[in-house]
Amino acid sequence: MLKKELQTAVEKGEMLPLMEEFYTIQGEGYHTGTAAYFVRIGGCDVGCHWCDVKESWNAEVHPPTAIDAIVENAKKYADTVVVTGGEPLTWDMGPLTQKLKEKNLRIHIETSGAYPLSGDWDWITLSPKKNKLPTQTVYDNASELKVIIYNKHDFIFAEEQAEKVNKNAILFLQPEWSKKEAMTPLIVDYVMNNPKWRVSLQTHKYLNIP
Ligand SMILES: C[S@@+](CC[C@H](N)C(=O)[O-])C[C@H]1O[C@@H](n2cnc3c(N)ncnc32)[C@H](O)[C@@H]1O
Ligand SMILES: Nc1nc2[nH]cc(C(=O)O)c2c(=O)[nH]1
Ligand code: SF4
Ligand SMILES: [Mg+2]
Repeated sequence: MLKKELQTAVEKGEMLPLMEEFYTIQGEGYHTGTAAYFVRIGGCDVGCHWCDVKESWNAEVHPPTAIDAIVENAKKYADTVVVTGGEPLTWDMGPLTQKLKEKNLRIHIETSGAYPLSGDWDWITLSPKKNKLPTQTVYDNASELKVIIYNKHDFIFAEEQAEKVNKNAILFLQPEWSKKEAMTPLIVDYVMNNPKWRVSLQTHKYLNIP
């Protein structure tokens, strides 16, 4: 395909800059411990300094991939697909989610919510970031809110975000990986004092799996 045709297909969400796909165990949040096929889409301009996949940020280095190819791979594995990134809502997720639904797959998204919601999802994990706050559509539709705790101020940010998200969203606090020794005990105390919150850990990192 010509460069311009590829660009148009990506703009329509018919091709996506694919960084990697892998079958693993969901490590975080409500669905921790369950098998899922992960699809990591490149491109993110949110710029979290502690991001654990900075290689995903530049969409240019991740080849535009036809969504049919992504769907064909995904359906060979579990019945659940987790779309992550990068920031997947950078792109139009409508066509990909429609094709995954046609194969009767359950579809989850991991998002910062920095862009308006596109696509039709069975589960939306919202992990809001201070540098680029979520759009209203994502607050309104999030299934869980997962706030990363890097320092003490992040507990205040977490409460502010809990005020904005819909009332059915399940609330999680997750330690930032490099600060986990200092922050995990604070999270444990916080959850015991404020039991509307739950603890989420990056369990895949303890299990040494992707
Ligand atoms: C890499 S992001 C990709 C999806 C989307 N851009 C987002 O931030 O939600 C996937 C999840 O990992 C979390 N995460 C990224 N780096 C982390 C770190 N160093 N420690 C803990 N969680 C981290 C994010 O907050 C998000 O919940
Ligand atoms: N096992 C595993 N679980 C995850 N949950 C969210 C992840 C992500 O990077 O979006 C992730 C990931 O990268 N691996
Ligand atoms: S929004 Fe997600 S992918 Fe983007 S920098 Fe932050 S953690 Fe990384
Ligand atoms: Mg990850």
